[in-house]
Amino acid sequence: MTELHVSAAPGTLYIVSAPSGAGKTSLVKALLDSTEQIRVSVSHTTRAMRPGEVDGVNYHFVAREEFLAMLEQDAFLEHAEVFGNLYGTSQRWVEQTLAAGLDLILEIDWQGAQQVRRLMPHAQSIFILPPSQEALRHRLDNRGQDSEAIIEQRMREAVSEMSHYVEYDYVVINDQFSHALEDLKAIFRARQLHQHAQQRRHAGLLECLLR
Ligand SMILES: Nc1ncnc2c1ncn2[C@@H]1O[C@H](COP(=O)(O)OP(=O)(O)OP(=O)(O)O)[C@@H](O)[C@H]1O
Ligand SMILES: Nc1nc2c(ncn2[C@@H]2O[C@H](COP(=O)(O)O)[C@@H](O)[C@H]2O)c(=O)[nH]1
Repeated sequence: MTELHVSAAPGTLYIVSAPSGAGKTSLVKALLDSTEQIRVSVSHTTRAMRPGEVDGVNYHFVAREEFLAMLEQDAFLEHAEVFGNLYGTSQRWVEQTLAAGLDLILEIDWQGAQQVRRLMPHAQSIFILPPSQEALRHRLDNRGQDSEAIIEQRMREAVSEMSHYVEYDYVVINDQFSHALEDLKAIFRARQLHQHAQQRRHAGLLECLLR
């Protein structure tokens, strides 16, 4: 983080949720490739590592006992059990990143989103929907990283997860990837412009226009 421009104003916290397989990780990765000032939180999880995943990059993979010990120590800003596994966001990482003036994305489920909204009401939340349940199923199949039983479980829970989209500030439909990415970029850009305008107002930088 030290090599980056560090602003005096705290960064904005974004929550991105979606049913498993809708494409949130792919979209967030593409968004991060296009900017330097946004970070994504690396959650702790008790889920087994998928082929190709790297500890500390995709997740901090921990045993259930370790996760529960961290929970006991209030290490998590939010946590939830999803598909039988525990997931949590490091409170310290969130505080440090925002304090450094960087924007931060939490890729978390609706339960975690509800907890974060209660604690940080200014967080901006985005729900990503697939164009159809059939498309969602295809994406989970084509990703080729989960067993048939796990895919079935994720599809069974997709509808109830998607019903929470109404709780979010923005909804993006990920049909054409490039269009969904443009929508996502527009949300971040609009928020950055809003923040810049506020900072300039507070610093009195726009007053000269009124003279
Ligand atoms: N618009 C799209 N059209 C077709 N395939 C897509 C699209 N967006 C993403 N995919 C593909 O769908 C699969 C699932 O995407 P991804 O892993 O990003 O989903 P996710 O929402 O992060 O799922 P999870 O919560 O399980 O990690 C990947 O193989 C990805 O390449
Ligand atoms: N509440 C939280 N949910 C999280 C977190 N990290 C990931 N997730 C959500 O879990 C499911 C499954 O993810 P997968 O990588 O195992 O496919 C998905 O909805 C994620 O958004 C977290 O820290 N807290």
